[in-house]
Amino acid sequence: MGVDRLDPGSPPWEGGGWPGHGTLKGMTTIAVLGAGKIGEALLSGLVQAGHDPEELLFTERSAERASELVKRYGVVEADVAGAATRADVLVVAVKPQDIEPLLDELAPVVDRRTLVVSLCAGLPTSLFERRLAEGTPVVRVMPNTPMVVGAAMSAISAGRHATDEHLALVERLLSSVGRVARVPEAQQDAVTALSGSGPAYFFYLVEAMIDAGILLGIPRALATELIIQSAVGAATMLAESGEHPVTLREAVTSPAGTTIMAIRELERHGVRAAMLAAIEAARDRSEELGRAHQDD
Ligand SMILES: NC(=O)C1=CN([C@@H]2O[C@H](COP(=O)(O)OP(=O)(O)OC[C@H]3O[C@@H](n4cnc5c(N)ncnc54)[C@H](O)[C@@H]3O)[C@@H](O)[C@H]2O)C=CC1
Ligand SMILES: O=C(O)[C@@H]1CCC=N1
Repeated sequence: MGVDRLDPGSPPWEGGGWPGHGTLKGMTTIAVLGAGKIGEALLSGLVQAGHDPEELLFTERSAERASELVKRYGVVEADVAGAATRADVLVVAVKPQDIEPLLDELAPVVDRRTLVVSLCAGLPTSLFERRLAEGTPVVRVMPNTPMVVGAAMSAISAGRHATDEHLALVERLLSSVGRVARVPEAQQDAVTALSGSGPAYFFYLVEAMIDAGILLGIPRALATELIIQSAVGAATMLAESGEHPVTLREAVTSPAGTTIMAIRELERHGVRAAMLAAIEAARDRSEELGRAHQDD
């Protein structure tokens, strides 16, 4: 099974690869297969990081969405065969439930010279290895949507045929749109529940806190400003102070003050237990999404 590349030269993980953060321009061609929310986040993050949009391909089932993306970022629409022919890296970004027809399309056109990167929750690298040409390198990634502002948290794991060079390439690519951690694939379902879904928990919390402002009679616009800036400030302190969250929370919590009254209510309503149960449920769902493709 072969793929005729337009440029049959060495793939970017051989002979030096990418020079690193912020210097992506012109280095390699990436194709995002399925340009929905996370696919767009990656494309837009890479464009903002300086990647040449003409070296960013995508496939998309919805024609309307495809023309929007071309207009917005100057990236290039392709079909699966065209993407596999031109790109060094194929990034799979369809819903796990939509993976089967895409694998059918990819199987005849992908070979071991193309690095396949899956962003799909739950799907193990073994699924891609089983369905694509023998020896195809696969890297599983769990990113998150703050990629659009260059603040993603991505966790990456190598499949059976992915080398350290493949991992390094993916790491450099994703470092241009946020932070990257290498994790054993066995931890990916838990990571998905923590940082993949994580931004949603913070948005949910912010939404609830704005509602509390409304309850207390604060106009919505002001409540929104107060809470978003508090979230940004707290996140910056967490990221920059090096302090444990408990220490930072204790510094806000005065004896017999206002904060401890709120904390007592959070404990009474089981918010910590709810968070543990919620993240466990997300982990279980990620495992379940993977199991659905175990025996095909
Ligand atoms: N949204 C998020 O925060 C995150 C999503 N993910 C993963 O990313 C993947 C995509 O998720 P979203 O972007 O949220 O979903 P989405 O539904 O927004 O995007 C998927 C896109 O793929 C397109 N599509 C489906 N089948 C296709 C095919 N065969 N060829 C071309 N295009 C096709 C759809 O039209 C859609 O635009 C999922 O596997 C999800 O688990 C991972 C981390 C975070
Ligand atoms: O909800 C989901 O399934 C995807 C995976 C991680 C974040 N969103």
